[in-house]
Amino acid sequence: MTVSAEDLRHLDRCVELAEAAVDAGDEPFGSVLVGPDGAVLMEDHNRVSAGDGTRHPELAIALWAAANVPPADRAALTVYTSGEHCAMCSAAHAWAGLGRIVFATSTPQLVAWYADLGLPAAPVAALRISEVAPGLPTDGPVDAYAERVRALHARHHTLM
Ligand SMILES: Nc1ccnc(=O)[nH]1
Repeated sequence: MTVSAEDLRHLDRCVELAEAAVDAGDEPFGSVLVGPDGAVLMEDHNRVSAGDGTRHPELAIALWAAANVPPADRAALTVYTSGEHCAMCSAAHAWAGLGRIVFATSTPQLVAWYADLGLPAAPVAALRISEVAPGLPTDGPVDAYAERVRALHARHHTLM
């Protein structure tokens, strides 16, 4: 698929949530779950600052959908996210049976930004969604978000 004006509106919200995460001392990731009619069903941002490194918004969304949406309805739901799902969240998304993912910035971009900032690599291999869940439709990255999201990572890591 291509990225529509409605997709961009949801990605804008994801980046707003990523900004709120940094303001709260968390890492700059925000995500939104959207129904087939365009309704926002759930949104969250990263919440790892208290010491639980699994508190990614994409995992929270997959768990919420698994608990609240009938299995047959999940593939029609889209997850928007400011940064491409990690391997943990790609797996949870796929096991939960959710549908399309649209990401503003990619895992290779994140890896390059961490290297530029002199940060250690993440403890989980930087796999693409397409490697973990090859059947999922995905779109992204959207170049217009790169500088804003890169700056959020820089801000988060200089505030820490
Ligand atoms: N895509 C993501 C990577 C890392 N942390 C997150 O919360 N989300």
